[in-house]
Amino acid sequence: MTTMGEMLKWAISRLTSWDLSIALLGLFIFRCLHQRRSGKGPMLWPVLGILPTILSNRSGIHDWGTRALIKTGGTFPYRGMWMGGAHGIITIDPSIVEYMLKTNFNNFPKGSCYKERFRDLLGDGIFNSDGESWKQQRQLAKVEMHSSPLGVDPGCLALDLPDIPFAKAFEEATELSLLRFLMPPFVLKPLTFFGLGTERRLKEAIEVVHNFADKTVRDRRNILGKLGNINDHSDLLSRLMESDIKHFPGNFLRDFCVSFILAGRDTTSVALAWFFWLIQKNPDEESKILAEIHQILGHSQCNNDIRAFTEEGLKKMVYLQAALSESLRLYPSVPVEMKQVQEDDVFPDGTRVKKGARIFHIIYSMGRIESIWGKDCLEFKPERWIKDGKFVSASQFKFPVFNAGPRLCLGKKFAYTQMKMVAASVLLRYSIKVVEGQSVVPKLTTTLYMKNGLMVTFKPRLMNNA
Ligand code: HEM
Repeated sequence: MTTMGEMLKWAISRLTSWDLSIALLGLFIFRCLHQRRSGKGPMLWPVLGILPTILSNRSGIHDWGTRALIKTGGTFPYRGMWMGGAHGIITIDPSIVEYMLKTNFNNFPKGSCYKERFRDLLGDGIFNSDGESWKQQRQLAKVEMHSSPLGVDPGCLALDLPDIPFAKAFEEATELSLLRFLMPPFVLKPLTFFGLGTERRLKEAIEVVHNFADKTVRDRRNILGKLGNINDHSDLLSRLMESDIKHFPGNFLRDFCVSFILAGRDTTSVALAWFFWLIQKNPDEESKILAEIHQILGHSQCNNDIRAFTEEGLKKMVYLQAALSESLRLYPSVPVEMKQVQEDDVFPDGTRVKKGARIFHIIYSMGRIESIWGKDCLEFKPERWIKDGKFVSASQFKFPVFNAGPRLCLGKKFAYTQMKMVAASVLLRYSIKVVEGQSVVPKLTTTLYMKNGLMVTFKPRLMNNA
């Protein structure tokens, strides 16, 4: 016999993210109706008016959002769900970004809202910490990452990653943690407490991720215990463990691993996917990149035996660096960032923000506005990054693709080296063709995955013709 409780539990466990989103939308409309009747707050009709637009733009929500932000002048306040208490501003204004990420950095931490939603997955890792804990982890990672003479291997955690169940679990865990932002606490808390619906799936995904990270730490610890050092591993985790194994409390190393996987794995692979797609759409740019690679390698070296490029050679690939930056401008691996206001504050444009407000800056949109990039902002033009034959980077605050200020991405240099190595190696050996008829659109999550992936064909090139 099935009890009412069991039936309810079963029904909730069948809920998908979309069901939840629709339920939340319903609550939002209900809240607007309620506010209208009581004569305060926003009217329902403007909200209803915008709904068909949002729904019809679901697949191109990033571009629709960009157009909306431009129309509002670049910064606008929002107020979230009933009882959720979310409020703040959404902005694409570089002066606000600079103020938050550098000028008044201490007043704009990641904040409790982010931490609560990501704590189950990230623990107290560098991505999910502020203040002293963040400072210490950053210092530690910085020392280890910059202590290698080559600067290519050491940023790598050298975790044996291509395990598909792990990759799927990791993607699902980040997506479902993000979904928590859409839920008001009175929906989220019971789901978490009883382990129902999306929260049940999140728990399962996190378990896979944590088991993987725990095993990695355990394996390294065993080697360290047996040999006294980890000679064969020049990766960051081994270096950390060798530096002071007793120093790290509780789940520190596991959280460290998970944060670094989040930081460095999909960001780079996603960036490369968009890069190859853009190159395919711009064959002239592909020819220029190839010409540069051939010129750097020289005729004699262009054969199948070339397995890796030297660090010197990679540094000389200015056009490739420009093309990767251009690709990241249009398709930033992290499309949106959020900060939470510590104390009431006023932005350089006069906008006032209250303690607890959440400020979103939309990196995706910032890469596509005329006021920063000019009339050709939607075109793929690597030349805009080159002056007198040299690569010239843009201001961190106009191009916060790697974040900016004291929390600038620690792996930026490493990521460029890695992306250049992969892109040059692949382009040199293969002509890539994107399979016709696919819909290539970004997914709505923390990392700018391609929603439907990217199908391509590889045709080997004749290597010795420069
Ligand atoms: C294309 C590749 C990459 C992009 C676009 C990128 C972008 C970013 C962004 C936007 C942040 C700020 C995130 C936040 O605070 O919420 C960040 C932080 C960070 N990134 Fe990267 N990243 C890339 C590759 C890497 C790689 C390869 C590594 C390590 C090997 C790495 C290590 C880190 C670390 C440790 C942080 C945290 C810094 C801190 O909070 O102090 N990143 N990155």
